[in-house]
Amino acid sequence: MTLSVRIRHKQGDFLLDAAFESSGRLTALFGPSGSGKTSLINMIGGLVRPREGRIVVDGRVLVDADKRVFVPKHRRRIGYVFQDARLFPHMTVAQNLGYGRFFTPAAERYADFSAVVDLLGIGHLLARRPASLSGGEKQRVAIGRALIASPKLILMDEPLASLDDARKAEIMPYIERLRDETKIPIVYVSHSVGEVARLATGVVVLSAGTVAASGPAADILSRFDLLPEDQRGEAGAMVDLTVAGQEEAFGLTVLHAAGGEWRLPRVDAPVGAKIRARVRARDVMLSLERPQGISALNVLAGTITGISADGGPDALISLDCGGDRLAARVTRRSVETLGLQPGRPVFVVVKAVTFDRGNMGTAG
Ligand SMILES: Nc1ncnc2c1ncn2[C@@H]1O[C@H](COP(=O)(O)OP(=O)(O)OP(=O)(O)O)[C@@H](O)[C@H]1O
Repeated sequence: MTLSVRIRHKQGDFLLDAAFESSGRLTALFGPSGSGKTSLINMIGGLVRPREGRIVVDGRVLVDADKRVFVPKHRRRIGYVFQDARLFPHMTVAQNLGYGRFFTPAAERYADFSAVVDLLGIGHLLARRPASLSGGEKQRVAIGRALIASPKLILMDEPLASLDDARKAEIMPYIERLRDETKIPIVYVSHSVGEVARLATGVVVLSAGTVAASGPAADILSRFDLLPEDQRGEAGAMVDLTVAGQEEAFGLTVLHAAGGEWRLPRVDAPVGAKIRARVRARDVMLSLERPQGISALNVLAGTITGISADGGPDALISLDCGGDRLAARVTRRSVETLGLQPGRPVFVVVKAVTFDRGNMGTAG
């Protein structure tokens, strides 16, 4: 999918002046409150008509203000999922799902009801009404309703924001399946680094109505300067790993990555499965020599590719470990005493126990 957006639109005192291209399967619009994420998604969805600009999805022009093109929202074939599920309370889950299909012309319906129900694991809920569903179940039904309408694009506006961590963890695998198993591109609004790291293939960072950066998720999330101050502890990298085997006796899984072998808390996946693990920079240590007699299970040889600091006591060290990009957060004092600098070979140490389920997903 290619999504191309160029918008200039004033609403009140706020100017949205944003341009980006994305070819990822799940593009995250990421930024602090008030940066313009919802405004942008509403323009892609056709809820707001931008004064100037152009929006093109897979070669299909949805908006071209110069040429006075503005495809009305019901013709865009876009599925919406909001923070609150917005299900119809008087309808059963099956009826809510069926409603999604109602507005799609018969010839354009490609979504198969039972395939969608299976994908989201909601078969046992079909006869229930929304009031009896948990927040996580409601959101899965809302995603199903959007999907059954056979959309060409799905817009998700903070779909997990109203759920607690346990419910978020329950839904994320379904969003991953949506991303990996259907061919429908997704634009996903979030201000959570954890969510974006787990789900996004591409990220557009919005700041006060403009695009501060856009690119592959791995590039964006390893940059300190792009993350909000209260989430800098979440800065890190994503490593693509392949399951190589289980160490049953220790509850560990052995995985292969470009830069070497990893051992992580048990991942329930067969040999050969692709896993994307988020490695937070604060969980990574550096050593000039290969550490001996150390409890951490993951030690990789790498080279420093960059160092950035934001004036605080820490520095963020970018690393290349045989093709895997990682990041380590260390004190500026350590940078000085160890003589860390770009080009310097180091050993990169990651404790297995710093990984939890929320940090591991399927490779996007
Ligand atoms: N109809 C409107 N008229 C005037 N100002 C508006 C209108 N809609 C949005 N705004 C302003 O535009 C700015 C961006 O709002 P928007 O909802 O797009 O941000 P956001 O990044 O989605 O924020 P949040 O994460 O809090 O939802 C805000 O300052 C908001 O007050």
